[in-house]
Amino acid sequence: MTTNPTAAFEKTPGWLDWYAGPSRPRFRPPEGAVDAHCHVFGPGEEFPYAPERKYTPCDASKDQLFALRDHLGFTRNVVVQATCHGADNSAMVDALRASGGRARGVATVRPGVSAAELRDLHEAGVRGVRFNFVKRLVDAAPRQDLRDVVERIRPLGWHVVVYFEAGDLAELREFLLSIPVPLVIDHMGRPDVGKDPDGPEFEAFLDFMRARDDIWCKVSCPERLSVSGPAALDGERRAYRDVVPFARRVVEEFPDRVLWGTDWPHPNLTDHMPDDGLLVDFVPHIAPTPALQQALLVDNPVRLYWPDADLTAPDRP
Ligand SMILES: O=C(O)c1cc(C(=O)O)oc(=O)c1
Repeated sequence: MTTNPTAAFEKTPGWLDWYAGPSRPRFRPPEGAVDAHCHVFGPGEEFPYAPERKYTPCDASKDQLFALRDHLGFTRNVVVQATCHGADNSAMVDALRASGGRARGVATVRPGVSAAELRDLHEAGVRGVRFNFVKRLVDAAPRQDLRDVVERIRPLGWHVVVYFEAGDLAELREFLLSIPVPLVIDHMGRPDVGKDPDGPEFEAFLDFMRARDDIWCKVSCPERLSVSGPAALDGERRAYRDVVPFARRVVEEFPDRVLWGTDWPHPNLTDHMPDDGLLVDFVPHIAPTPALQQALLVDNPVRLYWPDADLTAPDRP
């Protein structure tokens, strides 16, 4: 019997494909800008999705990611391992290796990962691991397993990217603060933007950020967080207004610890799929001055992901 590998991966019902033909942003990112949160999916035929995955995406290849990077006026990417690939980092690593030094990565690894495996990942451009606490995406990992991973990555100078929802912060806070390497929080810790940006829930998040000076925050994913929109579609250049006060609070209080990314190809959106060009036009609303934009899009991600690179040399990307 012959098998058709493409048919083996049928998208999760309701899954929206990434937006084809995005507009060109009106906001021009500063020279050397980094899209610090994006993914590659497969292609499934070449890089099969993990058996333990909670969703099956559409394919989104490295070449399509690099084309988007160029179209949006960005220079570099940080490719974050998506849960649909489990701890098989090959699609992400393949993207890093093909990027000519213009992409760094964040991996998912299992406890017991060997020093040799970690060295290979480092050599490919990986600089962190991701711990995911979002229950719809992964089964919970024992804390001891996560501590084991931290001890193994620590000598490499890596950080831990964490994805959790606002309601889980109180329970996670102590554990996260005990992790002895820098932390990077995905998507602002997923605040409920129907609540007050000056209210106790978001204050608890800001207070968590204040607890250490090596906790970073991605002010990303307004399309996921927004309740009232309007969506980044149909030329809307003032999209997701309800998310703006939350992101601005973070950018203004922690200007040297914030990162921004498209989150392309936007896993698990079922409501609408944003036009990535219009999503870039969200940036000046949350980082209104050129100095804040330079920090958010260039200086901060370069400090975290390319700390030793001489990015001014003409032969370097
Ligand atoms: O909210 C999500 O569904 C989501 C999923 C993933 C992933 O599956 O890795 O990554 C993200 O950054 C966001």
